[in-house]
Parts: sequence; structure tokens; C-alpha cells
Amino acid sequence: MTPAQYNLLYAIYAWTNAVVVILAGFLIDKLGNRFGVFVFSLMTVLGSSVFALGSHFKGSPYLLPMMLTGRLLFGSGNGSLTIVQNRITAFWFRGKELALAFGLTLSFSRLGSVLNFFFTQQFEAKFGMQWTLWGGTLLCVLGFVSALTVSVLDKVGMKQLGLDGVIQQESKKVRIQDIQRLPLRYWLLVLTIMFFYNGVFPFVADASKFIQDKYSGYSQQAAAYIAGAVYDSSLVLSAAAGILIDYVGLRGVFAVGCAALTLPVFALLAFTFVPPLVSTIWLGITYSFAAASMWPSIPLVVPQATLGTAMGLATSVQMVGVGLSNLVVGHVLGTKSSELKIPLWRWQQMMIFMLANTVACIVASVSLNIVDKKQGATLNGTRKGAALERGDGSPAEAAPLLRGETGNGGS
Ligand SMILES: C[C@H](NC(=O)[C@@H](N)CCCCN)C(=O)O
Repeated sequence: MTPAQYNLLYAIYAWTNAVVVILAGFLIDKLGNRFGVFVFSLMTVLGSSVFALGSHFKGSPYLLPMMLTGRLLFGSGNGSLTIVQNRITAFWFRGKELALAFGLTLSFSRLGSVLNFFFTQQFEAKFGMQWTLWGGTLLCVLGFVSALTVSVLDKVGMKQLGLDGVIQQESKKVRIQDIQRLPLRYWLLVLTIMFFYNGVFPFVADASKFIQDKYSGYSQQAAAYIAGAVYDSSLVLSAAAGILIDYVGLRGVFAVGCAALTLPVFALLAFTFVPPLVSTIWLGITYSFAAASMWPSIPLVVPQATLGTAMGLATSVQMVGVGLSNLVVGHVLGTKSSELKIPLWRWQQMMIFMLANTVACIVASVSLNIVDKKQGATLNGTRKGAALERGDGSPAEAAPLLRGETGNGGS
């Protein structure tokens, strides 16, 4: 397989994901969590099976089409599964430990990446590529079984609360035009998320090469470990960040703070020779707090009935932003061969582009705070403060469970 074909396998995952998540979010709102959990986890199993099967056609013209089809199915299923996962989490943890629940999901997803990083290569060396790919399929089957278990728990819980019928009634009313009714705070959150991730994901993708090109004395493996520190920190910190944010609230303030504290990361990388591990750990910290404050804010400003659509749209905008950012970075770095050393001035331009995205993130998140303040400070309310005000100790987030329940949040 040529490098272009190999990269195409990644590109098809990212771009189908960006398109499919909008439709998937809408379908989940319309047809329910159980439909989404079943269909999308089944798609990941099918996708990974087709991909693994494709590897048996090495040297034949079927190899690439089969692998691309596998990635397409897997990408569509996996991205959509994240939406239904967020929707279920938001339903069960709204007004409680929402940020902790999101943080834990993020930690587990990072644990998957870290385990993959440490073990897949060794597994492949011992058992060969085909068994490794079928091993991946087996993991997707385990995911499918877990998804079915969640589905059953969700159904039982809904029945116990007597909400099953109500939610189904609300789902029937969901229309694609509801996108127009998503509030300004939602769109500002989407921009905040997009600009933040425009800096993080493309940087991590290229960080290992950057470290080898700019700093002396780093082997390929050492550079990869240092780049991986961004995700390692998030594996360790995401749950703690969630607990803190659940306790103090101030999600909008955290969003601005994380963006502002990310500026020195890219500045250090662009203009100094401070060891890169300082920057990658630092970025890991701001990234963990940003993810634990930004994503769980979405369920607080949109009704549960349209949450799937809202999450799908946010993910799609994020993926398109990151995809474009990758293209700009590729253009700025300007080389097709991973062997050649890229001149430092090009890396500096890339970091300046990351800085520009971070500044845009600060502008979007400051605007978010201004609008949130005018609309009742749902995002910045502190849990303790709100409980004291009501004198009942009940959850702070007056979140709209169903459409039209609150004036500001739902419209
Ligand atoms: C929580 C957040 N999730 C995402 O950004 C997803 N839309 C895409 C994840 C792709 C990971 N390679 C995150 O991971 O920070």
C-alpha cells in the first residue's frame, strides 16, 4: 500500500464521520437511544470485519476497496456511537456528576489509545497482521455486547422512572428544522470547541515529527512518547477535571481559562527550546479541563429531545474544522515525504496557526460567557450557590429535559 492509499484510510474515516454524525444525531433523537446503540455498534463490528477480511486480499485489486469500505462503515458507526453515548450520559447524569461522567468516558477512550500504542505492535510482531486485525474485530464485538447491556439498563431505568412513553412522544415531534431553534449559546460553544480542537488534534498528529526535527537527541520512539504525553495526561486527569467542574460549575470560565493557558504552549514550541515534554504535559492539562467543561455544557443549553442532533452537529463542525486545519498544516509544512527534515521556519508558521486558532477560541468563549451571563448563567452557575439559593440542595443545572420546558435553554 502506498502512503497516499494509507492516508486515504484515515481520511475516509474522518470525512464520513463528519457527514454521518449529523444524520445519526437526528435519527437517535427520532428513533431513540436503543436504536442508535444497536445499529451503530453493529456497524463498527461489520466495518472492522470487512477491514480485517480485506487484509486477506493482499496483492489483489480488492485490498483497497475492501479496506476503504471497512473504514467507511467503522467510521460511520464509531462516530455515531459517540453521539448516542453522550446522549445517554447526559440523560442519566444531568444535574448530577455530568462532567465526571464525560471525563470518565474520555479517560476510557484515551486508555484505549494508550493500550493500542503499547500493545498492538507487539501483538502484530507475534501473531501477524491478519490476526491483529481480527483481534480488533473481537474488541468491537465486546463493544457491541456492552452496548446491548447499556441499552437494557437504559430501558429498565426509563421504565422505573415512568419516562419511556413521554420520551417517545417527544421523539416523534423532533424535526430537522429544530436546528434553527438551537440557541446562540450552543453555537458559541460549537465555535469554542472547534477552535480549541483545531489546535490540539493537528498538533498531536504532527508532534512526534516536530520534536525530532526541532530538538536534538530524540529518537523516533522517544519523540512519540513525548507527543503521547498530551493524551496520557488526559487519561489521568479527565475524571478529576470532571469532579472539580461538577463541584464549582464555572464551565464558561474554565473554557476561557483553558484557551488562554494554551497560548503559552504553542508560544514555547514556536519561539523557544524549552524541552517539549513541558509543553505536551501542559497541553494535556488544558485539554483535559477544556474537554470536561466544553462538551458537557452542550446538554445544559439544549433540550434532551434534540440533544442527539445538537451533539451530532457539534461533532461535525469540530471534525470539519480539524480536517481543514490538517489541510492548512499540511500546506504550511509543505512536504509529502515523512523522511525529509522540515525547516524550522515552517514549523514556526504551523505553531503561529495554532496560536491563531487559540486566540479565536478565546474570542468565542468570552462571547459565550457574555451571552450566558445575560441568559441566567446556566453554564457559570456554581452548584453550591444554586443549591443555597433554592435552599433545597437539588441539582444546580436547571436543564431542559424535554423541549420547551425552559424559556432560555430550549429556544
Ligand atoms: C471528547 C472529544 N471527542 C471528540 O473530539 C470526538 N468528536 C472525536 C474523537 C476522535 C479521537 N481521535 C475528545 O476526544 O477530546
